[in-house]
Amino acid sequence: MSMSFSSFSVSFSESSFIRPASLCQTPAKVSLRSFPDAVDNCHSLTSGRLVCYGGAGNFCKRFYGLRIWILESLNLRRRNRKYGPANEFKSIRSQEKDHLTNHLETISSCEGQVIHVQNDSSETTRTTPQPEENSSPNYQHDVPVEVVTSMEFEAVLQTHSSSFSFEGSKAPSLCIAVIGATGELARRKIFPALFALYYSGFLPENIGIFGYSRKNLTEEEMRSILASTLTCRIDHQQNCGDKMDAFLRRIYYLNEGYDNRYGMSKLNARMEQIEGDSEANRIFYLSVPQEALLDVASSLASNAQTQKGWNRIIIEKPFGLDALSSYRLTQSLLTKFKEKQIYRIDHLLGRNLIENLTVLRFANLVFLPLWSRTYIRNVQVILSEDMGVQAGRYFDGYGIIRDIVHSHILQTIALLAMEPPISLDGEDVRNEKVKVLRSIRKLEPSDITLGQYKASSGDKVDVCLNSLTPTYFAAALYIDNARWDGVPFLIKAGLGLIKHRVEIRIQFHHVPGNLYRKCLGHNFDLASNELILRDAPEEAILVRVNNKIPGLGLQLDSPELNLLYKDKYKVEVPDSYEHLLLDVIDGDNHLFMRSDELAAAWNILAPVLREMDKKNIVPELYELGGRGPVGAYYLWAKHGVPWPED
Ligand SMILES: NC(=O)C1=CN([C@@H]2O[C@H](COP(=O)(O)OP(=O)(O)OC[C@H]3O[C@@H](n4cnc5c(N)ncnc54)[C@H](OP(=O)(O)O)[C@@H]3O)[C@@H](O)[C@H]2O)C=CC1
Ligand SMILES: O=C1O[C@H](COP(=O)(O)O)[C@@H](O)[C@H](O)[C@H]1O
Repeated sequence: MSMSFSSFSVSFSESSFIRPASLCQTPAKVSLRSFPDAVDNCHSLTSGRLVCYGGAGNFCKRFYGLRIWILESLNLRRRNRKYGPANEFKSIRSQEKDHLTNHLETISSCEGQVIHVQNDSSETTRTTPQPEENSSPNYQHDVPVEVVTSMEFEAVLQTHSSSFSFEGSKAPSLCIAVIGATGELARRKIFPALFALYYSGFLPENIGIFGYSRKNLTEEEMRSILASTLTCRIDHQQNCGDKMDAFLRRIYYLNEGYDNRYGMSKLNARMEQIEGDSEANRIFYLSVPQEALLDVASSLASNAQTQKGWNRIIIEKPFGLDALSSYRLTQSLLTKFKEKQIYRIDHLLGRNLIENLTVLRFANLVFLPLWSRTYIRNVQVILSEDMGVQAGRYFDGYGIIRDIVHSHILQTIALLAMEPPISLDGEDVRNEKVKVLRSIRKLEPSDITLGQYKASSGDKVDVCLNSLTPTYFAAALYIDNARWDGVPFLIKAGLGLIKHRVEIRIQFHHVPGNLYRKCLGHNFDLASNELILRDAPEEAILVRVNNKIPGLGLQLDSPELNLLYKDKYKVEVPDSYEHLLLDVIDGDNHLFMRSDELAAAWNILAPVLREMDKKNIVPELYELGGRGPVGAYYLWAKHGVPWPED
């Protein structure tokens, strides 16, 4: 079969296609060149859909944000004196970052050697494939990443901190294109998040927001569809209607049929009209089905990137379906874009809890020295959705491992377990995360439990759900490095369970030779200290401590010290899409997986996915609204961990 860069998806039956499961048994590195295009580029979903890629058809307002914040503070003081309100400032902050990186280009030094660090404008077009990237046999080590170090940053601050201003120059325009604008995700999450950012002044006044898809709608029709999805948050009530109207007026719609190349040229022309002669930056949010991703990415790379500023693309999970398909997808993207242009979004990583995890670790002396196998007995990462959640069409083909475990859970573990990064810079953080991911032992099928929910009658409750799609996954992971040797990291991710609970539990060892052992009652196990970082049902930080019960005698219990966010902070927490979109605008990529992180995460899950495909493993059924498969309780017990109460 001859292949072009475009991609396609077809339904197929088991009998008419060979499932490519056997491919997964070969390490990606070795097998890449040995399979015919069709097999290389296609992958079956548990839904029976064949997806073919390529040839087949705030640590302080976030890590990087800190740097920008310092610059902002320096400039803000000057600008306020000169130009007035801070609002004006917000719209140009990403350009300031670009000025910073421009400066870095010329002054970076490394052990006395002058090196060239590419600036952000190098995020612009690269339409010609780079041979060295294409020929790399093991891209985990060869991904081109431009790193700006903290030393360099400090040098810049000292030398150039007074020179980033826009006196006399026009602020750059920003165009954001949502490709797949009529889709569920775009309507439900992306446009509302963009509006919330617009409301708060995080988008420049001259923003251009473009919806793009194949549906034949007029601009007015698109605006009225979006108008029905926009709401103002409780703290965004003032002038809400006016702001909404103004926002909707900044929305443009293009539908260019099935020829994305032509469509992207049209998009480019429309963007140029909005941008005028100012500097221009562009974000392309690819909210399209996975099988359309490469065609859209390729078309826009060649036809819609600006030469007058940076271009960034956001792609949605899942990022491939296993190590091999993900490798192929990444390689194709890297022939069109530089690594630093690509933002792989997983909105669950935009939660406050995730950002706070590293703040707690690195900004508190009470935790910092305890963060290792010496004091920590086990870690539990729990994401359970209750009965309100239906897997639905999107989830169907992917299942919980590809949807939630591969990115969200493994990224959470990486942030929790990484060594302190040398700075708050996105690349420094990613460098540490990838080390953790590469140190995690490959998961063995004996260390996992798979489940799928069912109605109490045993009937199917979700018509979209294939019988092999797991909606529940529990596992015990080990990180084979000096800090974490022997500490079990237990994962529990499931849908349709009794309780909505998203939390990280860090359980400490018993106090050696505890003098009060006898006063702690029967369950000595439950009396070890525990740190609980909770996102749902209510955001909170809890620390379980042993404490004397008031009264005569000496009896202890283990209550929780409780920082309940809703009591302490009277603010509405922004949606995670808002957080992450702002990160993309800022160029802060620490919460977005780099290609080498992506590959390392797939490697951990590869043996399990392979086994599931090869043996068509049927997940253990559990009752909708129940506690999940009993297998998970055995797994916890096997690794010596008491199960937290549901
Ligand atoms: N929905 C969700 O909750 C989540 C979704 N995702 C990911 O987000 C992406 C979008 O999901 P979702 O919104 O649910 O999908 P939908 O199927 O609802 O929407 C897809 C959108 O893409 C457009 N589209 C389809 N094919 C093409 C093409 N070849 N060229 C241009 N546009 C195209 C469609 O419009 P038209 O047919 O008119 O072209 C539609 O606007 C997917 O990659 C999914 O994996 C990730 C996490 C959660
Ligand atoms: O990405 C996903 O997230 C949702 C949960 O997100 P929320 O913002 O609605 O809490 C999850 O239900 C879905 O399966 C998954 O794809």
